[in-house]
Amino acid sequence: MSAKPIPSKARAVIIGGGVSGCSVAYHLAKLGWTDVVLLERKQLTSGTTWHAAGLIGQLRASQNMTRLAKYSADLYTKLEAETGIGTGMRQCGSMTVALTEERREEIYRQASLARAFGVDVREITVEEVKGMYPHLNTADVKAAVHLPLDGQCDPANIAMALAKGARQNGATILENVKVTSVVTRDGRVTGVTCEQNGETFTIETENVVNAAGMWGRTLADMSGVTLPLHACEHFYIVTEPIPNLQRLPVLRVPDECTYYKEDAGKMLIGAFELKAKPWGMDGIREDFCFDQLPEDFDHFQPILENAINRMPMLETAGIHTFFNGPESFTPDDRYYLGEAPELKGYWVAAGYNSIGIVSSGGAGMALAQWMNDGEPPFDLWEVDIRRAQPFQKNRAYLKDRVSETLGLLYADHFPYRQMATARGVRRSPLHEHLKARGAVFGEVAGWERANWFAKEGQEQEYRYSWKRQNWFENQKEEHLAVRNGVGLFDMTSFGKIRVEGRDALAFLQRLCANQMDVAPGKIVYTQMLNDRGGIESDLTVTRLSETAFFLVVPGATLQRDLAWLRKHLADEFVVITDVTAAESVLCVMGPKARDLMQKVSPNDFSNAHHPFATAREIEIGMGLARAHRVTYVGELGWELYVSTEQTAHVFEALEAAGADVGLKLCGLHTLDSCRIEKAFRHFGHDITDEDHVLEAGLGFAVRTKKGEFAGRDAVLRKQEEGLKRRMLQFKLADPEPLLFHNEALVRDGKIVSTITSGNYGHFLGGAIGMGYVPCAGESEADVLGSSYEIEIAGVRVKAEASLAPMYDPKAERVRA
Ligand SMILES: NCCCC(=O)O
Repeated sequence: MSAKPIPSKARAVIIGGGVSGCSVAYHLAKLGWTDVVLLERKQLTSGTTWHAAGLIGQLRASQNMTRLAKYSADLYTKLEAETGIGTGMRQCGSMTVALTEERREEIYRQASLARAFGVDVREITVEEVKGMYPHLNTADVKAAVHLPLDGQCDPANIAMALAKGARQNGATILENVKVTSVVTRDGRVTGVTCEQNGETFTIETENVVNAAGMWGRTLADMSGVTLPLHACEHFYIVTEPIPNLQRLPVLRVPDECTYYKEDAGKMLIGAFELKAKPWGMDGIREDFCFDQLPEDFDHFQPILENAINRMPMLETAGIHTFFNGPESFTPDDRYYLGEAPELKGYWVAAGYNSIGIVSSGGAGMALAQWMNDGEPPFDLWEVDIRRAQPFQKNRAYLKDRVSETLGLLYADHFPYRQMATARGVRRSPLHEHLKARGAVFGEVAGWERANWFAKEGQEQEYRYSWKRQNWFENQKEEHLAVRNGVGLFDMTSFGKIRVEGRDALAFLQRLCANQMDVAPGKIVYTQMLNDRGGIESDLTVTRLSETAFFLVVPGATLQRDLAWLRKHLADEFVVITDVTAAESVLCVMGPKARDLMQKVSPNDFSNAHHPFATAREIEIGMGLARAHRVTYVGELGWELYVSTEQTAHVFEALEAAGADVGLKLCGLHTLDSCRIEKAFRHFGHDITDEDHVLEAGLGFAVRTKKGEFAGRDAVLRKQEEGLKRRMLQFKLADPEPLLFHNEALVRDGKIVSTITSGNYGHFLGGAIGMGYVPCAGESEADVLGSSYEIEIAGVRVKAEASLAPMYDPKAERVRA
């Protein structure tokens, strides 16, 4: 293959010949991109793919990740017939056992989720476990689930079959060709330079795909692209053949960090230990090819001891292979897909966190469609490269973080679980103030944010559980303070963007669905839509002057929102600036917010002088702020935008004055519970690029009469066709169970979807959530006339449903 000439031009150049690159090549070729070139520095599969375990577990954390995994399983089943290469694909099923009560809750919740996603699953008894896995010590097994359609495969052959399928459809696959640079001009990819046998070549192309696995970060860095991933050592052993070993399903014992795979009469036992060993900090050897890393028996021994206890026959089985090989891990344990925000035409498919085989089939399909159509085939935000923060490519950060993320694959996935490593990189100027007042922090996009406040004498840390956690009562007090008095939130992590210039208004009118031509000082809640009417961004826009607008977006979506704005900038006089670091945000929320503001400021906060949805510059303490009268908790309140150097002063002024009105410091958990009571949507949970703005119930923020804007046609079409699904708010009848999100939503006895957001409504008195209900051709009365239940860990709980917010449906409190 390597003797083939290197083409001078291609529609896409894929860098990396592992299963990821081969899958992208296969799917692009299938879409008719016949002049695709894949370049592999050594031999196909020689990085990570060749030593992957090849487990095909179809249930993933979300509907669309499951959709991609199911696609992979289907594809791998068919590949052999298409290409003649045996893929070793075997539908042996899989079983997960729980050794603790917490894990039982987790796997039963997962089983409910699997049912909602259409994955075949069954909770099985310990006797059934024993029946399927006679060698297993089940003495301490508390519960188990079985997924009969899961499987296993031969990873290297899957990659080879994909490569052959790609070639059959016109792609060129070249080995022993090393990419030396990606050529760019005016912010877009124009080519690739590479070396073969000491000679340099250039391939002209407008699309590059970084599928370089553990080389991906360094390769991306060469082009100024952020791709935060790092290799870790992954260990497994393979036994000698075990006489009379029957065919077995894949087994996962997450409480012992292990998986078991039977293959050709031997057992493979792999580990996702809690503290992993990052590898390759100083780069990867130039001649690395099918390399293994040195054994570390001391590291693996505790795993092996547990495995022998779990499966006593291993004691005498004899170890044939002690394997250690590098795999790529990312800071949040999710892979990367999509176009890098820094460079047009630079695509990525990398960072698979040890689930590369099951993911790559679907991910390759999704990326190929994304490249072909200019938009993803469905919501892929959780793996979108635009979620990566520029600082995350820092190697010290990555090294610390990936030592944790490897183990997270099998760790307890408790709700609200926070990362324990690599913390504190982005902090509000109030961080130490809040910490001293009991704040317990969580992390989003690198930002430390106060999630809840411990009381004097209470431990200032999380105790995780599937039931009420140790902060439940703290949240209740904060929540009720916001409803009945006044609370203060530090929301400095908001992303802040200035859009300025002669054409700023026209630009935003074109991108936003609401009316942007408002008087200076007005604040508008709006969405940016794609051509399908799906929500690309959810934001508020404040008009600061004739030519300057101030956009506020969630901290987690800032890079995505900046990328969306920049991508749609035509030949216009507009400057887009990320000003997140310039201002802190203090939110004063609750019926007594006006009393508090009046104590710290001489300005007039009455409705007449400062009505809802307006911004005013105010004096506060001895400083200045811009007070935005908006709310994400459904109360009277102001978001105070304060320059960073005055933040501590303003906080101290508010705190001192707040003593008289019972001001309470509140955390993000309370922000969330209050906003769900008010049925305010959250991007990434309730609204995504796949959710039509009208079906999401946000038609009130769309102005079709203002003229053309992105997504307008899709809105008009939907108005004519009618809604196919609607977002409803739910409250459990029983005040005891909890909702987090992803619970199965049951309508008239049938699972129809999942809960998109959940929390506890401390004012309403029960767990609350939101979710979409299919409703094509139905009236509101039909939708509300149904009976609803929510399935939590296999148990169905009655739920009240509402189209209007259950809390303050007429928004009287907001405008009080
Ligand atoms: N590479 C191992 C995959 C582990 C799992 O699917 O559970």
